[in-house]
Amino acid sequence: MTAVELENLRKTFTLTQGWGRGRKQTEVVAVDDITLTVPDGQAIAFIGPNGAGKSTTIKMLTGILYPTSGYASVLGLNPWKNRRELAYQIGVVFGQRSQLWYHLPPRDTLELLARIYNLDRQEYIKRRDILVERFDLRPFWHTPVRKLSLGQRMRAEVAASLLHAPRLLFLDEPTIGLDVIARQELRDLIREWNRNENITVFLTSHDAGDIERVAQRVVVINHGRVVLDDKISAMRRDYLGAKILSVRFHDTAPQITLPGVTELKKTEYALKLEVNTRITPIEAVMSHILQAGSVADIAIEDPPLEEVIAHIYSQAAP
Ligand SMILES: Nc1ncnc2c1ncn2[C@@H]1O[C@H](COP(=O)(O)OP(=O)(O)OP(=O)(O)O)[C@@H](O)[C@H]1O
Repeated sequence: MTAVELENLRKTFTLTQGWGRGRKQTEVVAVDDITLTVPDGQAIAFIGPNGAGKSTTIKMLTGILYPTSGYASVLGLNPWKNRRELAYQIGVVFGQRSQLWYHLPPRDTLELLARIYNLDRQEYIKRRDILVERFDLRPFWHTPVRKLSLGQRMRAEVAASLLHAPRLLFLDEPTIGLDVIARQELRDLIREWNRNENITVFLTSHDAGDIERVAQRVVVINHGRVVLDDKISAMRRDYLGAKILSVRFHDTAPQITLPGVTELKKTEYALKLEVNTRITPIEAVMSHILQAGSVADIAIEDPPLEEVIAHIYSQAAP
C-alpha cells in the first residue's frame, strides 16, 4: 500500500503589491510539479532551504490548502476532497504552532480528543496509558499546557497526535527550539513509533540529527522542485563521494600526500583525512597509509550529514 502519492502537484500564490493604479500582481510558485511516492511504513525526511515549499506541500497533503493543479492521494484519499475522513487516519504536528488547548492539561486534552475522534472507551484508555508511559507524560499530566516547558509540550503534542492511532504522521519542524536532550528524546520516540508501530512518517526539519535519526529516505526540495530523492546512506556516499579517515599510529604520524586527500587534523600520533573517493579510492588510500606508518587503529566514517545537506543546497541554488 502507498501512503502518499503525488503527481505534478503544484501550488502558486498570487501576491498583490502596491495600491490603486500602481497595484501589481505577481505569482509565487511555492510547489512546482512535485511527483513523489511514499510507501507505507517509510520514514521520509522532506527537506530544503527556507521557502523551498515544504510547509505548503504538507498543508496540501493534510487538506489545509487546495493545490493549483496536480494529483495527490494520501492513504488512498484525496486530501482536499476527503479532509474529514483523512483526519481520522493521519496525525499532524507543527513545531511552530501548538495543536493543544493552551489552558488544559494533557489529561483533558487527550480526553477531548478521544471524544472528537469518537474512540471506543476501552481502546482509548489502553492507548492513552501506553502514550503516557512511553512519552513520559505523568510528571505534567495535570499541568495546563501553557505552563509546560517546550520539551514537555512537544512530547504532549506528538502523543496527542498519535491517540487515534493514525497510520501516517506529518511532522513539520517538530524539534525546533528544543535543547539537545529533549530533541534526542523526541527523535527516538518518533523513530520508535515508525519502526515498532509501522506508522509512516513525513518529516520536515532543518536539523541534520533529526533527519539522520528518524528517516530512511531523504527528499530534498528547492524552489518547489525535487532536487534529490535518495536513501540517507546513499545520499551521503554518492553526493559527496567523501570519506573521513581517522588513523592512529604506534609512532609519529607520517605525511600523506595523495591526490584527493586533504589533511583535516594532525597530531603527533594521529591523522584525520578527508578522502575524495572519486579521485583516489579508499582502498588505495588505506594501503598507502599502511605502508607509510605503523597503524594502531583506523576508522572510516561518512562526512557529517550537515555538510552533505549544505552542499546539496548550494548546488541546487539558481
Ligand atoms: N499564503 C501565502 N501567500 C503567499 N506566498 C506564500 C504563502 N505561503 C507560502 N508562500 C510562499 O511560498 C514559498 C514556499 O513557502 P513554504 O512556507 O512552503 O516554504 P518552507 O519550505 O516550508 O520554508 P521554511 O523552511 O522557511 O518553513 C515561499 O516563497 C513563501 O513565501
